[in-house]
Amino acid sequence: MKESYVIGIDFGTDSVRALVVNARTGDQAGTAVREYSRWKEGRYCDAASSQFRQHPLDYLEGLEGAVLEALEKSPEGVRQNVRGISVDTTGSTPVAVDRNGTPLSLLPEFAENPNGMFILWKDHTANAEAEEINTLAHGLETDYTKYVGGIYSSEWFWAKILRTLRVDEQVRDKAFSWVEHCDWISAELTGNTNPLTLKRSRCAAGHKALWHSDFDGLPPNDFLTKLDPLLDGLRDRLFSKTETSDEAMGTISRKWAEKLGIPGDTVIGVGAFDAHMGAVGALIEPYSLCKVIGTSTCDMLVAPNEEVGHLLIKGICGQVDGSIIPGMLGMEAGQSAFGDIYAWFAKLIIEPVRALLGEASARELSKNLIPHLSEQAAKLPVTENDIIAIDWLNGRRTPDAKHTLKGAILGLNLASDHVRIFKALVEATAYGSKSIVERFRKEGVPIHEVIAIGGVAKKSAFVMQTLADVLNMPIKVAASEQACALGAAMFAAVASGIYKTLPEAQEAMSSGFDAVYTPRPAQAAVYKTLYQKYAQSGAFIENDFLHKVQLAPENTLSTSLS
Ligand SMILES: Nc1ncnc2c1ncn2[C@@H]1O[C@H](COP(=O)(O)OP(=O)(O)O)[C@@H](O)[C@H]1O
Ligand SMILES: O=C(CO)[C@@H](O)[C@@H](O)COP(=O)(O)O
Repeated sequence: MKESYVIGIDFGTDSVRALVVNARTGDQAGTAVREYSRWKEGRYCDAASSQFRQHPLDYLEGLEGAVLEALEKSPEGVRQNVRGISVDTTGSTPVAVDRNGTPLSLLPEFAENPNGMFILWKDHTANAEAEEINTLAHGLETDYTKYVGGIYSSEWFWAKILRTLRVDEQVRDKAFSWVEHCDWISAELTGNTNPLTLKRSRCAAGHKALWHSDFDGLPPNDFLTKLDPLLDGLRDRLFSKTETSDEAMGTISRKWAEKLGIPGDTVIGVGAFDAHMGAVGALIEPYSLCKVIGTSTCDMLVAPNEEVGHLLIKGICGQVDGSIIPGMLGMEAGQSAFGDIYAWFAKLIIEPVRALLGEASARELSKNLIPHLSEQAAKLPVTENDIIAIDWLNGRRTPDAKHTLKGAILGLNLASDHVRIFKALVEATAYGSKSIVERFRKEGVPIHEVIAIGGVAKKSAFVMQTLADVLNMPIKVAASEQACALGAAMFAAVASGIYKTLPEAQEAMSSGFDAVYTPRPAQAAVYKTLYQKYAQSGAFIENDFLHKVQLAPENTLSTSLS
């Protein structure tokens, strides 16, 4: 029997991965990764002002390179039998496009303009605009933020659009519409990028653009113009319908079929975000929390609409019908920094070495540093007087998004060495995860088990054991190194008609789990107390330190804490 193949393409923050999979068995035929070259050089970004932009050419070159290499590595006969491709990307990562759906930075006059590029999920330049959206929405009879946890974030669609239209007149004049990365890449592969007719992802629209069937789509023009007259009329140039990712976006264009050397009838699926497709690749089930643990975390949950659809879950990143598994309510939460906090601490140690001992020593150190710190930290006892750290080094995504918050390390003395501080930072990331679990439970959504995917889940037994102890729940780690791309491949198999439903594709193509971390009762008991200290310290940082101390004029300091 002739085998059929599908390709899952996962656009992460730093690189794009392509995975060619046998649709019957789920076996990997070939895989390849391409980094984004302009992004790697730090172009169009300014960390100090939280500006993170990506050039569409990074995506197009990465897509072509990764898919061609993955196909080259696949056995003979695979290329001719590719039936479907689906794509996942980061988000909200929108771009301003012209009437043809061309990102402005692909036009010569905008080629070097960061405002005509994709505004990456972690770009926080629109904090003020997010605040304005919240203030307006909360004062209205219909609160348009009610399905996204009640708080709109600067990481999302409308805040980014508003900010860009305000600061860049040239982009304002030329931008006909706006498109999410996952929609644009999928549309580009079909050759129809017309912003008025390309299919839009339910996942992206529901979690980040305030789309909901109760609102008849996006928030009304009246709301948008109240926010800023600059938004007047844009709703009509966006979309009112959305599609789940088991649907087809279209058929591959001749240009891309020839470029990639695959059949001209290859079906392109509707795209979605990386974490959502990753959860599918990791076999998410109702009430299992799937944590995608890497630079940041995305925490995904599904449940039957009839059981939780009536709830409005406060402080999360949205509840959207069909955003993960079609027909179920998909819920998203997350932490704005997780592995990034370990990377930050490692950098503190490595940079002076680079300056004093040179590049070679720094490189050697950076290869071994996090594993070394983890090995040493694992030997330390867990006690009730341990250092407490707060994980908001990149602000807080969930519960209750607030990207202006800062991290902290509390309770240092002269014995607080690098290993103890590293342990406290790992514990802080685990406490941040626990606060998400607690929020879901408090809002009436039970969590029965935890599934982990992503770089940290695969690389660090120390982090995963700490997380299991802090959550006091077992954690299963998915076997696939590329759960997001595998999830995309599963969607491609359904969109192209190989399977009728997503669960059928999941059953056939899953690669299962390869590790389970079980909580250790003694450590879990101490972490219960330490978590209370984390919660109290967090409240102090948020309410007292940041508002009354850091932002207070010097002469009011003595009275402001009273
Ligand atoms: N041995 C390790 N233990 C814990 N964290 C690690 C280790 N090695 C790398 N990391 C962290 O993993 C993160 C990257 O995760 P990964 O999933 O590969 O990337 P991304 O989130 O960009 O998809 C970095 O923030 C890094 O600090
Ligand atoms: O926020 C989302 C999805 O909603 C992610 O795309 C974003 O966290 C990107 O994470 P990674 O870089 O893939 O770890």
